[in-house]
Amino acid sequence: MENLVICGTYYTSKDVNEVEVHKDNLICIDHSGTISRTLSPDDKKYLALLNEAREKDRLIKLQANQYLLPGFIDLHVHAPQWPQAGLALDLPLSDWLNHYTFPLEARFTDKGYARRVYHDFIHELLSQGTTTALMFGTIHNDANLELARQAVNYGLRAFVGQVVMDNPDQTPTYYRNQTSAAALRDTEKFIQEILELRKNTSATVMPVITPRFVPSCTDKALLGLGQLAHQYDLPIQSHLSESNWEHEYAIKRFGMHDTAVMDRFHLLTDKSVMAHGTQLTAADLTTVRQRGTTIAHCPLSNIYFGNGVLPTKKLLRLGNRVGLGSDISGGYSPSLYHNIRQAVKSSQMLTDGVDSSQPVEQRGVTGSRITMANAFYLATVGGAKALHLKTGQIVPGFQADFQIVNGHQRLMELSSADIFQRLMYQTEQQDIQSVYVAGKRVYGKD
Ligand SMILES: O=c1[nH]c(=O)c2nc[nH]c2[nH]1
Repeated sequence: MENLVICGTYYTSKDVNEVEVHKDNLICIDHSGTISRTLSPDDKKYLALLNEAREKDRLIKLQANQYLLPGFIDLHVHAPQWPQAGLALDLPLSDWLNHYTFPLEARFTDKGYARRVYHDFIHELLSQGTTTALMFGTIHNDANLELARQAVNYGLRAFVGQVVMDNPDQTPTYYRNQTSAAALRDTEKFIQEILELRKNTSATVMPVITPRFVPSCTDKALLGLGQLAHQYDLPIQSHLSESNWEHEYAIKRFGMHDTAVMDRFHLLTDKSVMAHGTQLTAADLTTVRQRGTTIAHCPLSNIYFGNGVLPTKKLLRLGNRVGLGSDISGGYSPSLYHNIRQAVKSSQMLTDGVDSSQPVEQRGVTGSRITMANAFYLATVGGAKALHLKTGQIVPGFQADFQIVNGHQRLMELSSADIFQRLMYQTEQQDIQSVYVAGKRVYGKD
């Protein structure tokens, strides 16, 4: 039995290279928030179903310039950094962390501040068409619970991590776990609190094991977090091979790349999402691929801190799993549309190279360009696969996580393929009409 029927044109990835368009279809959603079926206008039951939904007031009919897209999945975002989005991005990573980010995150001992920031941020994510987010919190248990509660209240699918950073050499006294044992104890307490929250609500919120990155964690913490991830069968998130400085740090401390370090502590699994990866070598990529770990490509942030462009096309060709992350606030924008565009632009710059004083044939990395279809796949299917969710595509059996977007007409007839390109290149927050998670409206303009 249908709870909701949407009548309109939708785009969804068929595979990594191809986006399908379905014109004027009926998308039927059942009471559990799952897409039960889709009907094209030549289906015999189309008209009867359309009329019935209209009569029972269960119909949403899109206007001629409106399109239905899957909700986006942000695979890497620091929720507490929302207040500083767009600040200090001209600093190197370690200065940005020490002078801006750590002092801001330390403020989240204040639960009231956490509530204000997270209330605003969750609403912001939904208004940008993001329906699922894999988020870092801070080291503070209460504030992280507040983040989870705000996500539940607003209806965002949320994966929330209690950050661990206990290495006195790489963290300030005012913002660090006092001991490794305390960090692990707090993480386990957070896991249990979120599992309890899940029991009492229908919401999808998951705890995530979150070592900040190799420099900020002791061996003891990394080992304990690997054990907790396995004990509770949980997702893991961190940063991996994200900059020259961080890459060199791991080599100096461990005599190996951070990929090998994470692997040694059992932190690379098929439920792990590692952000950035701009410095990953061929051997690192093999390890990451063999473990089934996903790389969260953060193209805006990588421009500032990455010291290189992630060779996304190569990863896809090799069979590495890849999704897309805004990396608020290493990236300045919470919009995955902006990150989709930057992913395409960065791949073009990698292909051509950027230093015109070099001979043309030596400047770039041939064959690195990704298409808009590739980038859309990362923001939808890539994210869903990383988190083992049946969402990110508009197909029967999948969760009804959608965005309805107002397209721009420009006094010219466009093909369906062109309309898709324009939607990807020109959609801004104000063009997103409404957003649904599991068939429930969680954001809307009217
Ligand atoms: O972009 C980033 N943002 C962060 O908060 C962070 N912490 C470690 N490494 C990081 N990179």
